[in-house]
This record gives sequence, structure tokens and C-alpha cells, in this order.
Amino acid sequence: KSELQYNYYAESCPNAEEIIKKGVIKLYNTHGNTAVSWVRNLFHDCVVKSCDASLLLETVNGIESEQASDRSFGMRNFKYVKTIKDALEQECPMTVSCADVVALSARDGIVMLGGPRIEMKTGRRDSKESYFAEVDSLIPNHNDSISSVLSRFQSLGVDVEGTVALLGAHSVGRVHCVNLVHRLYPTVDPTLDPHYAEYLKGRCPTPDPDPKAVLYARNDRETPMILDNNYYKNVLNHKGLLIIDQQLASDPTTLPYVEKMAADNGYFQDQFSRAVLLLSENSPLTGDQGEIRKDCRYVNSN
Ligand code: HEM
Ligand SMILES: [Ca+2]
Ligand SMILES: [Ca+2]
Repeated sequence: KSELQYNYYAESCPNAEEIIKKGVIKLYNTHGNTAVSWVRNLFHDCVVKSCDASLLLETVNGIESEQASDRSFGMRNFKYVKTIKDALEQECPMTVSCADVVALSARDGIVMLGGPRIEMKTGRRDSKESYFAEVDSLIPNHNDSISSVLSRFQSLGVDVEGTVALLGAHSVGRVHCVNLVHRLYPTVDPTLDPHYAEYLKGRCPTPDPDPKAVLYARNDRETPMILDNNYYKNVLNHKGLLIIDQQLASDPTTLPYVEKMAADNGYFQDQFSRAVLLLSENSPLTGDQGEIRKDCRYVNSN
């Protein structure tokens, strides 16, 4: 039985992990938010079936891209995955999977954002299909109930503590106004700090933003590009942006972890590392399953 292993490419492409890391650093230095995207990519790919790069497939030849789902709203920087994969193809053609690029770029992106360094196994293979039709049922919505989100993650082997830690990814990046305005208009959600709500109204001045307009608020106003425990302080201070964020502080099963993470960044990092690993190892394709895609956007043509 084939399984993921540490340094899977030791023989076939010894520099693979280094090439990915260098690519992530270089991209971060020119487009800092690529690192944020790699973290969200891990979530959206691994939760849909497995970390198999199904997320990266574009709409073409009967394939409907998972990126076209409403749940993928706001996702960006996919074109820079190609920058990383092209560097790998130059060194060792058809050897390193796009799925491992998703996993390792997230790992290295987390480090660039000041988060923990996570040891990850490799050897994932790429799907030959997109699971567009299943995205809505597999990826939670921003206003889902906490109990449904907890059971969703539970089914992936991530416990309550791990789920609370994973949502700490919302310590970086942004939320578009379309995902926010229902908490501001016509009346302000009472679970939102009123001063913060005023600030958010400044970011999102109308109740019906054009979905194509790039109107957004940063997830964490204090440290928007640092993957730290400030998210939990925000949530405790009623400054969580999404309903799912704010619910972490009102639900008695999650609140104790929120308080502990708000008080201790080291504890947050340990739990975040543990949960990211679990996500990254969600039912991978290994051995002769799937394929190694040449271009992460398309299945191989043979
Ligand atoms: C219940 C689970 C979750 C829900 C409902 C959710 C929902 C969302 C929504 C609605 C956005 C804003 C999109 C936009 O308007 O541009 C967002 C952003 C983001 N999410 Fe989540 N999310 C969840 C869990 C996670 C997890 C587990 C991770 C990673 C470990 C993650 C990472 C991110 C990141 C990094 C961003 C910022 C993206 C950017 O700025 O480009 N999310 N999420
Ligand atoms: Ca997937
Ligand atoms: Ca932060």
C-alpha cells in the first residue's frame, strides 16, 4: 500500500522542496498576498475529496472548474501556481505533482506570514477530474452554523480544537463586501462591535455592492499579513468579520479554545500545525492513482 512519506522526491527530484520554497519566497516578495492565497488553496483543495489539485483545473473540454463555484469567491493568484510548477518542470519534468505544490506552497506561505513551520509528507498525486458539483456541499458557507461546520471538519478527522485553530487562517487576507454587508445593513448585527461596524461601513458603503467591484475589508485590521492569534482577540472583541468567525466566541464548545488561543500564540501555532497536517493528508491519491499533471490547469492529454 502506498502512502505519503517524508521527502518523497529525494531520488526523483531532490531539489523539489527547495524549488517550491524559493518560488514561494520570490512571489511573496513581489506579490505578498500570494502567500495568503496558498493557505486558502490548501483548504479549498483538500476539503474537496482530497489534496489532489482538483481545485487548480480550469473550465475546458467538459470540465467545470471548482474555481467557478460561489464558494471560491475572491480566490486569486492561481496564475502564479504556474510560475512554481514551471520551475519544477524545468528541473524534473512530469515528476512533482500539482497536489504537492498545493500542500508545500501552503506550508511555505504560512512561514512567510509568520506562522509555524510544518513538516509535511509528499507523494500526493493529481486528480483527473474536477468536483465542481460537490464544492457547495463540502466547503462551508460564511453564514453556516457552527455545529454544521464542526461536523464537517469532524468528518475529515479534525476535532473542535483543530477546527478553531484552522479558522485562525482568517488572521490574514480579506473579505469582500458581498460577504459582509448583511451584517451591516439594514441594521448592524448586534454581535458586531458598533465602532467596528462604522469602520466596516466605511469600507463597504452600500448594502448591495457590485460583486465585480473589488470592495473589501481586511480580515484583521491590526496584523493583516501576519498569521497570528490576533484573530482570536478580534473575535473576543466582537470584531470577527464573518458570521462563522463571530460564532466561535458565542458557542460554548469553541469559546474555551478561542480564549486559550487568544492568550497564547504558541498554543495557537501548535494546534494550527496539527490541523493543517490533518487537512493536508485528507485521503490523498497515491501509488498509481491519478496522475502527475504537466500543467496544473489541465489534465494530461496523453
Ligand atoms: C467554516 C470554514 C470557513 C469558511 C465559511 C470560510 C469562508 C471564507 C470567506 C467567505 C472568505 C472571504 C472571501 C472573499 O470575500 O474574498 C474567506 C477568506 C479566507 N479564508 Fe476562509 N473560510 C473557512 C475556513 C478557512 C480555512 C480552514 C482556511 C485555511 C486554513 C481559510 C483560509 C482563508 C484565507 C487565507 C482567506 C483570505 C483570502 C484572501 O485574502 O485572498 N478559511 N474564507
Ligand atoms: Ca481536491
Ligand atoms: Ca493577523
